[in-house]
Amino acid sequence: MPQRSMGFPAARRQAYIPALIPPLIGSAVGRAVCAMPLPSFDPADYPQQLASKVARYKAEFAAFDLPEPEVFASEPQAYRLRAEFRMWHTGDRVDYAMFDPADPKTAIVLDTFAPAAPPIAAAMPRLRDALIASEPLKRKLFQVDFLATLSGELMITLVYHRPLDEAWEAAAAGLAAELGVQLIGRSRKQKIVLGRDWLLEAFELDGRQLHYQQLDGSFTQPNGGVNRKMLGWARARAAGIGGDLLELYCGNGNFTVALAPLFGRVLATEMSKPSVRAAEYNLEANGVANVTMVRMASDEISDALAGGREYRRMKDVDLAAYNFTTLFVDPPRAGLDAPTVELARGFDNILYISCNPNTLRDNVAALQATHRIAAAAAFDQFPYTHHLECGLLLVRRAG
Ligand SMILES: C[S@@+](CC[C@H](N)C(=O)[O-])C[C@H]1O[C@@H](n2cnc3c(N)ncnc32)[C@H](O)[C@@H]1O
Repeated sequence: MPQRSMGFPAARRQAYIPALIPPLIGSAVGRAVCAMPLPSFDPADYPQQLASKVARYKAEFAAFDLPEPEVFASEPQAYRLRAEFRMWHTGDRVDYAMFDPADPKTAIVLDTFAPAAPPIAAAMPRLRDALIASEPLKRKLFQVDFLATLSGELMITLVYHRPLDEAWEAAAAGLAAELGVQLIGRSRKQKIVLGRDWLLEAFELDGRQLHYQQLDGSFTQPNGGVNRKMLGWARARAAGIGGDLLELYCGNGNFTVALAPLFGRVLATEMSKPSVRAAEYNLEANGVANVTMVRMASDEISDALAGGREYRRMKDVDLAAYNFTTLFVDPPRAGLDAPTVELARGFDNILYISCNPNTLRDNVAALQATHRIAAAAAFDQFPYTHHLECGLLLVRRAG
């Protein structure tokens, strides 16, 4: 028998976070998250949980003279723009379910999910009821993924263990219209999009209204409120530096669009083709004209800048014409590879956003002889987990 939950019942609430986090992060991003549970999900405990994460961050970086970090808290509830659930079938019912790694055979059935952003929370019961009422929609439905925006848009992906047919498509079109969402059906070698497979995010930042295309299956920041705070912090640290910016791992241009007006010219690079296309869309949508985008892996751009082999993708880029003062990096959990650390060593300013304090520490250690930490921040993207996003400004040591 599955257990039923209205969100996070006290007795078992610790279990849900580790059960949920890896699929939430892993599928779209390709990075795992430390899955150790913190003591409790209760919003009343949130300030204390965040304080202990920040204390750990400070202790782990004490050897590098970490300045007092600026701390950016999350909303304690309704902060998640992404959520993924396994679907649990009992008789005619189908329900959202999660699994406790300590008891992986017992489904924990959810009616609501407290961390979910408002568009997801509002759609969850309506979608479940619609699924229960529709044989073509619920048959062999395995998983449901939600992607939302601060602007209120919602994309729902239904993942099946069977081929999708015309009956499914007709029912899905009705469901998309009823819920007012973008709907995607996925099965082995099949992807059917009803509407768009992207959302349009929009929010205000330092007096600008920013717009971002966010693609199904590509990286997007999971905590929209904290993302805005990261963008604001990065802008504040970059203000006044001047010169040109090199950005690696730029994704859909999340930071690029925010930072570009602070620099003369920007060279932005990213490995994923769809993300590069989204970034190009986003630069245009935001009227940003001083950025050149190149699809390149970090070790390739590091090699090109070190005078290595010729890259066809760089044929229209005159590297020598740039006056780079600043490197901005937001790498995956693995942090910076060796060629990229070597590249970073040549920059006066390195703005580093990290989702993994361990690899950040290794990279800071490797740069220790040439760079000191001038500013630090802690961004709580993932409340109620041990995970902490960190921001550092590293500047070249005098002499
Ligand atoms: C943590 S995400 C950051 C994306 C973006 N800065 C944002 O805020 O949305 C890391 C990005 O690095 C890209 N990536 C991963 N490995 C890479 C590599 N070796 N070279 C270049 N980009 C890479 C991923 O595709 C992803 O878009």
